[in-house]
Amino acid sequence: MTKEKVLSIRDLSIAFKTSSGLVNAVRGVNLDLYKGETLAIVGESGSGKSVTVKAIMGILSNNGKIKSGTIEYTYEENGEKVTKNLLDFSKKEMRKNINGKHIAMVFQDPMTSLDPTMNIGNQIMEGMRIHYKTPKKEAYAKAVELLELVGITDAESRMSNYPHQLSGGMRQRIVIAIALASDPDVLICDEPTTALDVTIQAKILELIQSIQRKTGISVIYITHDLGVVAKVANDVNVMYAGRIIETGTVNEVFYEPRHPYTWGLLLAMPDLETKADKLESIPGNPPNMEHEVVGDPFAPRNPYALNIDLRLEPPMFKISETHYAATWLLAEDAPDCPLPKELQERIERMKREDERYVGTDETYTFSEELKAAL
Ligand SMILES: Nc1ncnc2c1ncn2[C@@H]1O[C@H](COP(=O)(O)OP(=O)(O)OP(=O)(O)O)[C@@H](O)[C@H]1O
Repeated sequence: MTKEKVLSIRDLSIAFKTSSGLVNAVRGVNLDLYKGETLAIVGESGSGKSVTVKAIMGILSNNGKIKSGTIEYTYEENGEKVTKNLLDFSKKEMRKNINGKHIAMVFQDPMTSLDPTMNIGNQIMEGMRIHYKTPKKEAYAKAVELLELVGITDAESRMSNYPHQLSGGMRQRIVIAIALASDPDVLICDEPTTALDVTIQAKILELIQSIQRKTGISVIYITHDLGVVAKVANDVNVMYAGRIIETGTVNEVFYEPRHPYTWGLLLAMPDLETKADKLESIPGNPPNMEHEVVGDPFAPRNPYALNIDLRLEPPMFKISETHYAATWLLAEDAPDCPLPKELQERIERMKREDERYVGTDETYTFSEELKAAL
């Protein structure tokens, strides 16, 4: 079956003008999102994840400038399938025709995206009324349905609640319901789970996945936690210093990682046998993007760096049709560099754990509570 491409980003570069110079936040990013699939963008703080998706939404701050690239989006307009470069739209056109309606975003902190002065029902209905002029009665019924879809019990009585009357987990569900209200075909989740505790995180992820199965929506997940990605993504893109430095299917990135930065992220991920206090985050800090990049920006933190890394930034080396990584370790004449032993053991553990999932509900098992809610 051929996959249907929904979003295709090519050579996207974005810089910000600041009082101390130009910040090259995104450098030559390529991404493809397919219908019904989930694409993850993973990387430490400041790697350019949010700036990339803000460019998709047309909400870059005014000091931001697109230096190069295209963001082609394929969608239905007046019953016809069209492909347009979103970067050709003005901010106003994006707000009117694309944002919320076709591409919706769920932000990190539910409190900042909810209006404390408006009740939940009106907040969910607002998008339907603005984008589709849905009659009030119909919008109301759909809002109740959406509340049920996101697992809010007693949906009808919740419609008149205000955000402060709800728990953190419920607020996050409301934000998702608002995002889904206008039937978008792309949902962007910018670390939707960080403000929540681990059990709620798992539930929200289950929820988005189940909605995805029902609606065929495509999802972009932004996170610094590779663990989150394992359960939900089809494709994983690892970002560092404004560039995608490894991309592949979830199995390729988890079981055959080739970039030492991805190795570091995998080792920093808690698993059943690694106690959280024993986890090591990658030593050092990401580079200051105000400085011009010379060589591989990861080199100063990379114990496997080669001499060439100090001079030349590596290109993307092809590993398979779907798997690429930007590290000189993949060059033909590079010295052999096997996976660190600790990581190898961890990958073996992950594979064994994964086998236990075979035969269960696709990739993830639903909690009883969620099953009851759906
Ligand atoms: N308006 C702005 N002005 C100047 N620099 C900016 C602006 N917005 C973002 N940046 C810079 O762009 C780079 C990428 O930021 P971005 O927010 O995309 O990172 P991120 O990977 O999403 O991090 P986080 O996980 O913390 O959200 C950072 O160096 C950041 O300081």
